[in-house]
Amino acid sequence: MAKIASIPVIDISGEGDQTQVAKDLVEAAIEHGFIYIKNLGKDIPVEAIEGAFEMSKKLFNAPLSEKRACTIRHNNRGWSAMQYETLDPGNQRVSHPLLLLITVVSLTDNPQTGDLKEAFNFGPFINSKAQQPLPPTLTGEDEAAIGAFRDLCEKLCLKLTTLLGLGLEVDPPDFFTSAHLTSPDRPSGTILRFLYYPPHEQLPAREAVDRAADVRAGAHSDYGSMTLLFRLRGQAGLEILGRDGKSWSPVPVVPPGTEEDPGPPVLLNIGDLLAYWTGGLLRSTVHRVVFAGGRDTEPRYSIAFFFHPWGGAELGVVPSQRVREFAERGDAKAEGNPYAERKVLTADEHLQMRLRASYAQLYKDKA
Ligand SMILES: O=C(O)CCC(=O)C(=O)O
Ligand SMILES: [Fe+2]
Repeated sequence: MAKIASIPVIDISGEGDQTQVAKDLVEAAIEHGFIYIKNLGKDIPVEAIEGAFEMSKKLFNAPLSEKRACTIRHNNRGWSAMQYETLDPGNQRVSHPLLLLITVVSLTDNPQTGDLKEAFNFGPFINSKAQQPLPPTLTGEDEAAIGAFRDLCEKLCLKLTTLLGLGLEVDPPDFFTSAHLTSPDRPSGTILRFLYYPPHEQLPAREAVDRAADVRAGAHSDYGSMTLLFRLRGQAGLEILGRDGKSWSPVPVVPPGTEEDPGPPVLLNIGDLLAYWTGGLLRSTVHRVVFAGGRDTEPRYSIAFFFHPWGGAELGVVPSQRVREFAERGDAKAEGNPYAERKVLTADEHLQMRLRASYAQLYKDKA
């Protein structure tokens, strides 16, 4: 059996001087790229998380026609149907020989098995109103609750960017935080995403699953600065790739020492943009969601909050002694760390590049 991931648990709920917490957070971000944020209900009340999961179940249970009317667009908002997204296009197998044949003949479909999941992406809300179509099954009250949850996630991420800036001694220390402040003329790619992974038995025959070969979400790193991930007790499946680039380790929902907490810790992971900003010092760790065993007979729900800076933010290396020393040692370049050497992109350019790679159908007309 694979060894479970040894990811540190960090409590950010304390008052007063946060210097030590900030340093611990940075060390964890360097070493693992994944960190459990002990959730004592202070930054995000446990009821708000439970409420968000209720909204998610309601949304995915809505009639197909309602979800279809909200199909994801180039603005990355809306509903992504089963297999519409393929997070690891280079490796996800062709699902069925017949499908391959049809694909080759028609030359239109995406030949890979897409992720065996549905997703719904929420962009910004203005005065508790989503700026995108939502399934009518969701009431105005539901909509406001989702918007409020998104705000809580954003606030927690701003706190985390501030701690990372402090821990890395970036000059000025609020560099990351300021890059994430948005306004109507400084929009960002930030997305709140509900995810639904149907149980094995409910997959349509065409998507007949080979549990050993197919994944619920393909191997990927996240596109933004950082991601918050909310999961439900008993719903395993997330795995992270080790530094060897080969071994996968499961990431428990409830790590040792948090069993008695009011809710599971919030899982934080570093995304591509913080890796670029630090020349690969902070780790944007590859992860995936697999069929984990006996429990796959139940649906799995998770909620991700992908935090992005405003679109024009440049991803050049930040002024920080720690980052400079890391770059001068040259280890990252020597190891082929993809974040250590590249031309400077903006956050928007990077996002567009990643979306094109994951949504073959959506972008096929715009190749
Ligand atoms: O559902 C999960 O546990 C992880 C999802 C994920 O990695 C993603 O959507 O980027
Ligand atoms: Fe992810």
